[in-house]
Amino acid sequence: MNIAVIGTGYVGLVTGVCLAEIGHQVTCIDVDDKKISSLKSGTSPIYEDGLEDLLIKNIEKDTVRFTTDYSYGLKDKAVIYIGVGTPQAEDGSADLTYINDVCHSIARNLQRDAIIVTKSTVPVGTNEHIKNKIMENIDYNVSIEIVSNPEFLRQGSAVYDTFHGDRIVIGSENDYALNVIENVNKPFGIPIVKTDLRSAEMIKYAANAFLATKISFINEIANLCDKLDANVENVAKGIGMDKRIGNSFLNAGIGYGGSCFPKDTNALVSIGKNVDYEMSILQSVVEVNNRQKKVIIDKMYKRFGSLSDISVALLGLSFKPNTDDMREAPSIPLSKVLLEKGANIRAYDPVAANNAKKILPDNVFYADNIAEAINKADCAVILTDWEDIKNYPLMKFKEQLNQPIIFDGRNCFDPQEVRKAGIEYYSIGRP
Ligand SMILES: NC(=O)c1ccc[n+]([C@@H]2O[C@H](COP(=O)([O-])OP(=O)(O)OC[C@H]3O[C@@H](n4cnc5c(N)ncnc54)[C@H](O)[C@@H]3O)[C@@H](O)[C@H]2O)c1
Ligand SMILES: O=c1ccn([C@@H]2O[C@H](COP(=O)(O)OP(=O)(O)O[C@H]3O[C@H](CO)[C@@H](O)[C@H](O)[C@H]3O)[C@@H](O)[C@H]2O)c(=O)[nH]1
Repeated sequence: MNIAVIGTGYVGLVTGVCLAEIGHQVTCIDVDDKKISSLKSGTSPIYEDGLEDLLIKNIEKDTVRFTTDYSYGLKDKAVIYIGVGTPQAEDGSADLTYINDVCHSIARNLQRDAIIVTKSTVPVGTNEHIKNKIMENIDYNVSIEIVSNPEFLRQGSAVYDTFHGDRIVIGSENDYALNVIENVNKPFGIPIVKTDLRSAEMIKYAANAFLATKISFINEIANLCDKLDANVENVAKGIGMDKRIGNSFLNAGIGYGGSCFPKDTNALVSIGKNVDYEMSILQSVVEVNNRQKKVIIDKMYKRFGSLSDISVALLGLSFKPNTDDMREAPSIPLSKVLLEKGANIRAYDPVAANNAKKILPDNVFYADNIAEAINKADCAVILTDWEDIKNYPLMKFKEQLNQPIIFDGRNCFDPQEVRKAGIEYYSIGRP
């Protein structure tokens, strides 16, 4: 099928390349010139395992193309995916500016009947708004149908998730459109849930809100474990074996970050407010997560008394491992507080350092490797559970740190082993 994908970020690019891989003819459209020229030359602007290989393979087969030109991109396309960003507005709601821009561009350039498929995460009712917005700006006689197809991929394993997801959700009020999009997705071999438009939109927010709730819940239990000398890992194992609870998303730490959970939880609270409904649980989830980012600082204060002139090796800057994405990464507020309190920062990240340089304060020193970061630092603070950080030999931490102290915001090590290696160790919710 001839498909256009609008937006070549984490979602749009992965969607476009994977749809090409399963046999569709895809043209990806973006307004960012730089991204499009990089993509045309087979270079992925984002770090995602396996993505660049699939990109090059499909460019060579001419099954995926890239353009900034909407009229070329939409030409002869029966299906048009929207994957542009829906960031958080100042009041916490989802900002639909990019979606509205896309509606205008589609209306100006659409030349045939088409099915519009929204991958972007959008508040309930937005797909109806998209349809109206396109139709009210369109000049000639074409008809469109709308399908909501929320995306559930995780950054860092986006390609894997696209081929091995638990379900594909498609919602529409039009059976013909639902069937077309079901067929487009069939080659992925993933169970397809067909539903109505508004429920599909709600499924996305409810899924992210539920996962964020699990994280904030286990973080509260971890904080309590800290006060009562219980071990949150043992607790998570004990409760997770109950199939009704499940053992995933129960890793305690310094809280969730990223491009989705923070903004989507706030957006759902805002969606509730708009219809006079207070999302009490979710408000607490957000509050607990904001508080959780300070837990490591509290532990550092308790240990050092003052952070003035302390040299801190900050290990891991991205919001999670296997991505270069810095959006809502806990390293952002943490580095600000550390510098405000007079500490020096020696930062290391295997992939996200270049992106971090654009966001973190100027006076952060960036090390090329872990050894350089911890060399002569007064403590190491682990913020992202990258494999190379988890596998760094404890003896080297002991030898290379000025003072052998680790504050572990991701519970990467076994406390007993670390202490056996002669290192003072503070983690989250574990004695
Ligand atoms: N990142 C994720 O893991 C993820 C997962 C599931 C769902 N989502 C949702 O998917 C959507 C996209 O997220 P993302 O992380 O891929 O965003 P992103 O910021 O990485 O990418 C958005 C892209 O859209 C482009 N764009 C903006 N305006 C445009 C326009 N008018 N025409 C064409 N292109 C335009 C931008 O240049 C950018 O390349 C959001 O709604 C997000 O909530 C994201
Ligand atoms: O037990 C856990 C699991 C995750 N996290 C943190 O939670 C955040 C999000 O992690 P993850 O869900 O793995 O990454 P994302 O790429 O943000 O993916 C989420 O957000 C996407 C965007 O909506 C959805 O598509 C995915 O299904 C959903 O998992 C990260 O900061 C993790 O460190 C924890 O603290 N503890």
